[in-house]
Amino acid sequence: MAARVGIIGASHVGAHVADALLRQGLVSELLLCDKDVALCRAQVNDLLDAMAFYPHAARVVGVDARYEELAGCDVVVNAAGHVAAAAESRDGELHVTTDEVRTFARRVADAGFGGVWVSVSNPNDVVALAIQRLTGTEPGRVIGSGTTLDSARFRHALSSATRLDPHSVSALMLGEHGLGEFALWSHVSFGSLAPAEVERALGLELDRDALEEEARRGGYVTMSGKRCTEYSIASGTVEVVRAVLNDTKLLTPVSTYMDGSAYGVSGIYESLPCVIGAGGVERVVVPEMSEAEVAKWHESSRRIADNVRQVAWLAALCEKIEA
Ligand SMILES: NC(=O)c1ccc[n+]([C@@H]2O[C@H](COP(=O)([O-])OP(=O)(O)OC[C@H]3O[C@@H](n4cnc5c(N)ncnc54)[C@H](O)[C@@H]3O)[C@@H](O)[C@H]2O)c1
Repeated sequence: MAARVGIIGASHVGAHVADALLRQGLVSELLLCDKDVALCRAQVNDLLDAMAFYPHAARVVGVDARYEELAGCDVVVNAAGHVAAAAESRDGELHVTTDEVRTFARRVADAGFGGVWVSVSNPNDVVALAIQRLTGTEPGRVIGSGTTLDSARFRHALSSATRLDPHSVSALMLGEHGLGEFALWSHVSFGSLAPAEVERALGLELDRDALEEEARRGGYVTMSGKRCTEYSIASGTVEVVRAVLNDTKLLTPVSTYMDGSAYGVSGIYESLPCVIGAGGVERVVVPEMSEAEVAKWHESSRRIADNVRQVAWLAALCEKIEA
């Protein structure tokens, strides 16, 4: 195990990703990068103080804003942003996070980075697209964390409603990582059983619209109390990073480049179930959606495309967008 991971943005999300990677013993070297040099150094020191409690000792280095030093990493996680601007909506960070990406993406790529980007910053689909367009990286090697987390939130909502272990709930949120996301109710199952069977057995009726909304708004519930989200997103991100480092072929929804095969959408990033391995997104699985779900998918795609068009320099770098 000699995995090197770089993290850009060492605040709530970046630091929790770092901690989760070390706690799971997934890395031998971790490079933390933040333009707030004092914060970067403080996070490095705190993690090194914790090293005796992690399963393996790892090298943790602060590289401040020397982005070129990330070139030798297997994975670079982008958690750079300004979360306060996303308090009302993830779109609040649209110009901030895309501008920040311009300060480092090419520098990392030009220094020879040949690994996989996992981008967490919001609006997630737009930022992942920006990294891909700026660096010219093969699209599968730029992954947006997308609706991995929202799907976990949906499982949380379904688990609370049924009192079943979230591990027995299989449920996906797809589309935009934002208010356009939607629940793929046609594919929800509980231990391989259909919702109707579980409703009958447990003597309850699931309020489908309310549960979908709970998953969609879950992030804002957390944000309203602590002004950030960190444990859940770090857990979801590390699941994706682990799939890349260990080539696990994890099937989970992430934001990936649309090439027209998903109901005609192309030229943007959006979340669908993907197989993730050493090559990043190695396969996209387009689910058979109901008519209503396809309509939500297109609505979601239009929202992402509208955001992309608001960032003029990014729109100019894009191929034709069909949404
Ligand atoms: N995808 C998701 O599900 C999800 C969940 C939670 C947070 N987020 C997003 O992740 C990002 C980080 O969240 P946070 O709570 O840690 O935010 P934060 O505002 O607390 O921290 C962002 C950090 O990024 C640093 N930064 C900004 N631009 C930089 C640059 N060019 N180079 C180096 N460092 C830079 C800042 O100095 C700051 O320390 C935000 O965009 C947030 O919206 C996404």
